[in-house]
Amino acid sequence: MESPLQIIDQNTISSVHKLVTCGNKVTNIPSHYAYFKNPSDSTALPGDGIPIIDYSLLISGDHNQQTKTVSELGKACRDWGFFMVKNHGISEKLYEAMFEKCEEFNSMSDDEKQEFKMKKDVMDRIKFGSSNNLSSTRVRFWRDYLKLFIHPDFNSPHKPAGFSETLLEVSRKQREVMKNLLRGVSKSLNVEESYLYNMAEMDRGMDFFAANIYPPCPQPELAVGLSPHTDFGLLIMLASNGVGGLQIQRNGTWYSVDVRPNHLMVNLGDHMEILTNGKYKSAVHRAMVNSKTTRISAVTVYGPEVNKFVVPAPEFVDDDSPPAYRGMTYRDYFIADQTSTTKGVTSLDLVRI
Ligand SMILES: O=C(O)CCC(=O)C(=O)O
Ligand SMILES: [Fe+2]
Repeated sequence: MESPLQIIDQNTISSVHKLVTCGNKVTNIPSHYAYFKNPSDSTALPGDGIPIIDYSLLISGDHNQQTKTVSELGKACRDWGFFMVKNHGISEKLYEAMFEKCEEFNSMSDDEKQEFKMKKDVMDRIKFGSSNNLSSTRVRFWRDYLKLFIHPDFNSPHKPAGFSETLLEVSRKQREVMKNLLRGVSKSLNVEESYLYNMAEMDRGMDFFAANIYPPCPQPELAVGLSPHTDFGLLIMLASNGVGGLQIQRNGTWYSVDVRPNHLMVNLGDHMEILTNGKYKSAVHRAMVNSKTTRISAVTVYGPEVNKFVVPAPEFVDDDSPPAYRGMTYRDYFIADQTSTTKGVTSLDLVRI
């Protein structure tokens, strides 16, 4: 029998949340959410070899421990463009509070969320929406999102109560972790520890936050939360509500990222690849969905100051390694990434020489 959903006008569905809570039990996903033609394309190998960095050792006064951790960090950047971070000092309780607030936001009615929908363009400071799929497949993502610019100016919805305060606390703490990770990454590249942070003018850097909400999906092997992509920015930090779904690609093979209590997930972004002239690569990743539990990921993209014209840094350019990317301002790159209708897996194709 045809699912009741298939007879709902697809254009009236403004969020995946609304689709799954509309009163009819959904057993088949509407065809415009069917991403995988072959369900085995959604499988991945276990990610137990994914590197884990001990943040407490990275910032410790013990020189040997620190040097060893920097070298592990460098290896993770070279081999995976992705790593997990433990002992980062941000409490699990704070993350729990943040995910609770994200749930509360998500359960508000579409009418209540209406005021947060995109008004003008992708530079809107606060944007709530769904299915932002710009790839040529046009298949929709099984995901709703709330996207916010949180640095240098902090923007956040004024409801639900406490959302803003909780996010501000998380963002301040994570920014400190980001700075120390960038110091470590700089050292691993044999440049001065503040090199990347200063080069990208990150004191006034654009921190871009996204809460991705993936409701339970009746046919998870056919739908995708987010199709394979790389992220703009230098470092991307991700926390999840304890539900798995992130997969990382390495040498053409997909690996599932295990959920580990209070570990942050970090991937390198396109601007790390551009600045290092390809020495470190931006990691291709995707988000899978499941049939049981709502998954929420809280992602912060740390990028340069918006007007920064980003080119490969002189330290990574020489006769053997000529510039591999042309320059573009961070703002133009961000806008192209968020609006291009012809985007493939990565926006780096826009600037690759
Ligand atoms: O939800 C995830 O695990 C991935 C999210 C992501 O890749 C993104 O927001 O760019
Ligand atoms: Fe991403």
